[in-house]
Amino acid sequence: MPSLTVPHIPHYEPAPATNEALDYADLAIIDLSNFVTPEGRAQLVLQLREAMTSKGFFYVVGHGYSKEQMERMFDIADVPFSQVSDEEKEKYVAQTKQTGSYQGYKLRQYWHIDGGVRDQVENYNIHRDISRRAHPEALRPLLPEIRQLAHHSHMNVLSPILRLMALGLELPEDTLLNIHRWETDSETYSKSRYLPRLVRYMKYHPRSPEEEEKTKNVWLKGHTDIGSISILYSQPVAALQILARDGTWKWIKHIDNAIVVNAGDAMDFLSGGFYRATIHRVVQPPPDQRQYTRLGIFYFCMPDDDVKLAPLVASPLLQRVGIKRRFEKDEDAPLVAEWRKSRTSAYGQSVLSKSKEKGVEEEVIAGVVVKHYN
Ligand SMILES: O=C(O)CCC(=O)C(=O)O
Ligand SMILES: [Fe+2]
Repeated sequence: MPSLTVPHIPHYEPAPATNEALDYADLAIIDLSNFVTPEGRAQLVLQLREAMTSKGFFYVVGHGYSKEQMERMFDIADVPFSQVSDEEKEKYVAQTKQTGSYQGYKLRQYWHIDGGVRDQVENYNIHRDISRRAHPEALRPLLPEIRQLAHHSHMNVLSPILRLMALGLELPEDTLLNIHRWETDSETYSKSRYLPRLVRYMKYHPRSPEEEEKTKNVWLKGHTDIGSISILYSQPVAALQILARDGTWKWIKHIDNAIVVNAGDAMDFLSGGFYRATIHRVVQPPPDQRQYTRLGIFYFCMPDDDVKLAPLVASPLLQRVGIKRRFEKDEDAPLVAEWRKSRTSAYGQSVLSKSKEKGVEEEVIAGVVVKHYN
């Protein structure tokens, strides 16, 4: 870091933990500090493979950030929402529908949830190359620290996970890493080439009783993430649920300084359905946390734009267990760029049609049926 003193910003006081007895998902805790030894790594490969094929979500600890660093990251995460005027926010709204890019703000009420009710969630998305776009004034002095968060997420969380997942498929360790580059060979080249990785700050605001009733307490409908790996810094307000294999929704429990990780559609496609994209949703928090805002920090990753989303057929493991193809012929599989643009611009905008499955709505994007679960 260039300077030893960091800019002063207001402290974001997180909500206290909930005392409600919720039906929590029992997820594996992957301790990345064990990654450094060969024995530790071999153990993690098996642990992660089991976690990914059973629950599809897991926790990461031992990633190298201290409690104080995490607190500072959450203070920074609140700045685009609490320290920027509505007028200035408007200037930095993402042109998602037009360009398929999320960069900038998604303001409240942009997505349709249900029964005419729109969302109460603000997002601010920053490309991992923070210099790609201008940012609101209050964020500018914080950009070195935001870049550091992206770099930490990429190098200390995403990279070891991708190594473990490739090993889990019995492929060379760097197979997945090579298609998730932090930088291309030269930074000049990468400027003209989009590497789809985003830091997202997300702030959910409490809703009115009418909004809760009309949407049956759903804040963000059940979905799978579109990318390969989603990294979510754990925060105390319970609201995230995953759809267990037995068809019930289980809550994600907060663990201090942990990271919650899951695979999305791109990983599902690449791994021939072996690392499944698990359906999850966000609902109204339990009564003792309802009056609080819910602030999230994410690092959303996709493979590089020129990667074809066809199964990694060289995997001996996939050859043994069988490959589930989402596209009939591998040559018909979309490139990441096509998949990303069509999924991103459509999200929350289209009128969905009812699926044959109960409680499911669907739409067709880039040749794939995309489902939305209520
Ligand atoms: O807010 C959360 O905990 C999850 C949000 C989410 O699933 C998403 O943004 O894709
Ligand atoms: Fe998600």
